[in-house]
Amino acid sequence: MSLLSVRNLVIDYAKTRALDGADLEVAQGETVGLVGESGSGKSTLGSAVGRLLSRAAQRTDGEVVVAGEPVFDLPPDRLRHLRKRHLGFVFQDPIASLDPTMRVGAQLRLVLGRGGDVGFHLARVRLDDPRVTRAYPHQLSGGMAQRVAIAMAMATSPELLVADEPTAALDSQVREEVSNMVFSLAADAGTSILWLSHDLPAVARRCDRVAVMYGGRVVESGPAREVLGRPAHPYTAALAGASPAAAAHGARLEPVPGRPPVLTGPAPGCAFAPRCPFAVERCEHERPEPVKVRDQHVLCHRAEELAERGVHGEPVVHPEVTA
Ligand SMILES: Nc1ncnc2c1ncn2[C@@H]1O[C@H](COP(=O)(O)OP(=O)(O)OP(=O)(O)O)[C@@H](O)[C@H]1O
Ligand code: NI
Repeated sequence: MSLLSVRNLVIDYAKTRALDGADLEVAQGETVGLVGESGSGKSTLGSAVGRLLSRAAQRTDGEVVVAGEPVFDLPPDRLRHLRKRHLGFVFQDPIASLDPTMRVGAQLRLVLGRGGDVGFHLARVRLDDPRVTRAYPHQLSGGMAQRVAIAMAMATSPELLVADEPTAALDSQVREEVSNMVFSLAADAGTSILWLSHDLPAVARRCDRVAVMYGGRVVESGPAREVLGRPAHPYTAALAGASPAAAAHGARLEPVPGRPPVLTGPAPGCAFAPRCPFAVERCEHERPEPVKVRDQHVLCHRAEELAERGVHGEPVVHPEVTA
């Protein structure tokens, strides 16, 4: 059974439809990268896991189940318990996620309870200087503040950590260090990770699986290396082609032409159709249902056909032929 199950989730912010029937599964102990262009719905999906959406958001349809609990139908005490014991969150801006009026040590103590060892948890994120314990959040660098936020999120060894671009605001050297820290703490605790990111090469390197979002839906998911190395959805192919790592390996740097949609209601067909080089008439007015291509789940009417000839149009060489 999945630790996290998101099924046909539809979230509206007044007139904007942020999620348009998103499906996502995260298994126990698994690390899943959630990628997609800005506005594709990553943060909305990540926040929905803990029902941490802004007040403007409304769940129009679908459900989120964490460890068997239907998140949107829980009474307040059960929801609090779920957030406190089973879930951890880290966000892009660590200073904003900490309480500006409380010293770091006091905040961590609040999470840990009476018996908790503040020093131990700070040492785990390599903040062993006692001055850090006494500091207020604004006295810390961005990297240090993010490590405090990580220590707090991981202090209860949650089953699932949702990380919404926690390294995006840090400089590149600190970024690597902080990412390493999150993945190794989670591996030690058996914590699953849902890692929201724009950084495809980093996701390919670190995550077991990847889910690609477009227009408020997960349009492709599966083993990270396979999805990004041999995409089955034309959007994934375009995105992977546009990533610098692909360029470094000799592929053409191909940004996706056109703009992503801003939906105001259900997309009548495939939201990617207007930008898709493979779109046929059906794609405009019929919503794609998930199909399985190899180990990948794909929302594309032509996925099976394209799998035969390759999304880029070149013939696919079958492994048994090359072996
Ligand atoms: N609080 C809000 N009020 C109104 N609209 C919102 C709100 N939050 C998000 N949206 C809209 O919902 C859609 C999905 O946004 P979301 O932040 O989930 O995307 P994202 O993939 O996380 O983007 P980014 O990569 O820029 O963080 C966008 O059209 C966005 O403008
Ligand atoms: Ni976001």
